[in-house]
Amino acid sequence: MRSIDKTLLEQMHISDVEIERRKEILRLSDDDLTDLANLHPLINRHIDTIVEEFYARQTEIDEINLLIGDSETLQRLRSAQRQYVLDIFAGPYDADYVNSRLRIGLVHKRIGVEPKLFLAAMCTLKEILFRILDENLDAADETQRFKSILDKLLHFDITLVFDTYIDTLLNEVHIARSRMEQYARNLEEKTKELAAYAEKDALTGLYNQRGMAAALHREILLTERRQSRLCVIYCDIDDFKKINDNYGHHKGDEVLVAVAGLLHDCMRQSDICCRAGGDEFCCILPDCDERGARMMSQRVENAFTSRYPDFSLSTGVAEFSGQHSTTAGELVRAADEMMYRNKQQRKQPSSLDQADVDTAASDTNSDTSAEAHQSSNQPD
Ligand SMILES: Nc1nc2c(ncn2[C@@H]2O[C@H](COP(=O)(O)OP(=O)(O)OP(=O)(O)O)[C@@H](O)[C@H]2O)c(=O)[nH]1
Repeated sequence: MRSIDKTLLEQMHISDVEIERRKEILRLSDDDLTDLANLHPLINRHIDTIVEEFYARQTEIDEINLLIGDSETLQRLRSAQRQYVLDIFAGPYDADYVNSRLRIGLVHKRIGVEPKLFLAAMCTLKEILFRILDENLDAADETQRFKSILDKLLHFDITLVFDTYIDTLLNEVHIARSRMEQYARNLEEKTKELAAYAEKDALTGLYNQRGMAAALHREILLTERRQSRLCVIYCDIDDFKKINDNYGHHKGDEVLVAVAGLLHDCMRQSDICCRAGGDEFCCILPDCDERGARMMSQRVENAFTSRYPDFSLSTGVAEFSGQHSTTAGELVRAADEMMYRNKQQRKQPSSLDQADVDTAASDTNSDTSAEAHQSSNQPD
């Protein structure tokens, strides 16, 4: 059940037993309260004076004036106060009475009446009521007894008002804490998301160089520990620049995304596919030897050519046996160099037009060895 559907009494768990207990600890007996209710006609006769004097004194306080704000509110407050004073001398002092006192606490908290102002107001009211009793009751000891009962009842009311005050404050703290916890959870999720983004390539969704370096480092350590084998396949689309130049950058992007898809389709689920940069891709194959990796790389080359019959893709493989230590950079470099040699073979004159041969030749002359091929897309 939502708290909005409960009475204040229910929200505050104040039962009839609790009400009686509160009277008992204040030593407020049923007889006392019955006697107090007998003063109702007297108070009723003086109610206008009481309310008038009460607000005359209240409005001498700047903070109170600021809270009241305007004459209509003052009028409403006068009539509420009138009812309250009459209730004090009416009884029965039961659940309804308590619920009204709790509501007063809630309203005071809502409009921002500080406890010190509320207590001062109760003091003022008590002084006025005591004076009325002094002026209208004859026997001094009887007057004293009524004052004592009234004093206890006002304390009874004050504790109820403060209970709602405190409960409302606790609820506010609870809500603020829940919001803060939710905010912290969102922040944590966002941080995780950002960390994941930082390792992913935006175009293909594969690991980027940073993700690749971290993943490969992890796999190298695992391979050393298990004394197993690990392979890296390096892939580079042949003459990718021409795809961009001839068909547009958009087509180039489409091919890159397609390569990511077919790498994903060709590899095992445990293999890790990465975009090393530009048109270069790298797959990390845990628990795989060179023979297996060569088969996989052939499968990738075939899949690419059957998807794009006019284009080709070169691959190179490097194996780490787990016997001696290596680094992510060394392993990727070895696979890249192997890929480069394969690409050079593929680019033999028979498969290229003469203009390309000339370009390739001049490129090769200036940088003839496969070892000299240094990709900038490699982890250290
Ligand atoms: N469409 C597209 N092109 C890119 C992207 N990143 C890099 N490139 C282009 O990829 C091309 C790579 O060219 P090169 O490094 O000469 O490679 P290549 O043309 O494949 O030549 P070889 O590797 O020798 O076969 C360059 O033209 C880059 O501008 C990208 O995200 N999208």
